[in-house]
Amino acid sequence: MKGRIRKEIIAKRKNLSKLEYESNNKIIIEKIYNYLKSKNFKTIAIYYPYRKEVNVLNLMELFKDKIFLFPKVISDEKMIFIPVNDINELKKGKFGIMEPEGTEYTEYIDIYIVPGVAFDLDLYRLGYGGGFFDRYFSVHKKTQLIGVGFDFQILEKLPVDDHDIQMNLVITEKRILGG
Ligand SMILES: Nc1nc2c(c(=O)[nH]1)N(C=O)[C@@H](CNc1ccc(C(=O)N[C@@H](CCC(=O)O)C(=O)O)cc1)CN2
Ligand SMILES: Nc1ncnc2c1ncn2[C@@H]1O[C@H](COP(=O)(O)OP(=O)(O)OP(=O)(O)O)[C@@H](O)[C@H]1O
Repeated sequence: MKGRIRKEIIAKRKNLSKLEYESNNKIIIEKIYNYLKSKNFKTIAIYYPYRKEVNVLNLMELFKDKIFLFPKVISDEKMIFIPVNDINELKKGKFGIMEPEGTEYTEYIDIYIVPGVAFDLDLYRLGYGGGFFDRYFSVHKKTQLIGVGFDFQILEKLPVDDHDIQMNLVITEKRILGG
């Protein structure tokens, strides 16, 4: 079931025109910015867009005084976060995703911007099936998790397993869930 949903949504996302992709990205970045600008935080985890995920890299320009962290997959089961000052520091890693080098950030991360293949109205998330985020948050404090996706990635109800994590907020170009 999860597999079929993954395939369908990834295929749909692939079909987004460049124009739609770019204009929706812009709207989503603006919404994230508006939500975060009045918040007090020091550290924020983002990601390098993969397979037409929402591109959130511009947040680094909008929040110059914050510490940005990017995920790195270090084994079949484990993902860590590493601070990044400049996206030019990233190198192609596992799955062809751009990743940082360096050592794990071990202090609290205030906000996580979480990519997903799909989200549902109860704020559950479906990823690529690696279980990396689920496993990561089974041992790290879930501070503030903000899922991001295009509006067609929101389904009414996803099949949920015990280990699946919920977001605090999900932001699309059309809606904010959980706000
Ligand atoms: N941008 C971004 N970075 C991220 C994640 C993410 O969802 N998005 N992750 C969130 O977890 C981790 C990577 N997780 C991934 C899990 C599975 C596949 C994946 O596509 N697997 C393919 C096989 C690809 C290959 O081997 O070349 C597959 O299952 O078909 C990719 C990333 C860490 N970095
Ligand atoms: N907390 C956990 N502890 C152990 N195994 C886990 C945990 N969370 C997920 N897994 C395993 O990881 C695999 C993938 O899980 P699932 O399909 O829910 O991933 P996903 O949320 O789509 O992926 P991702 O988090 O990488 O984006 C499953 O085999 C699942 O049993």
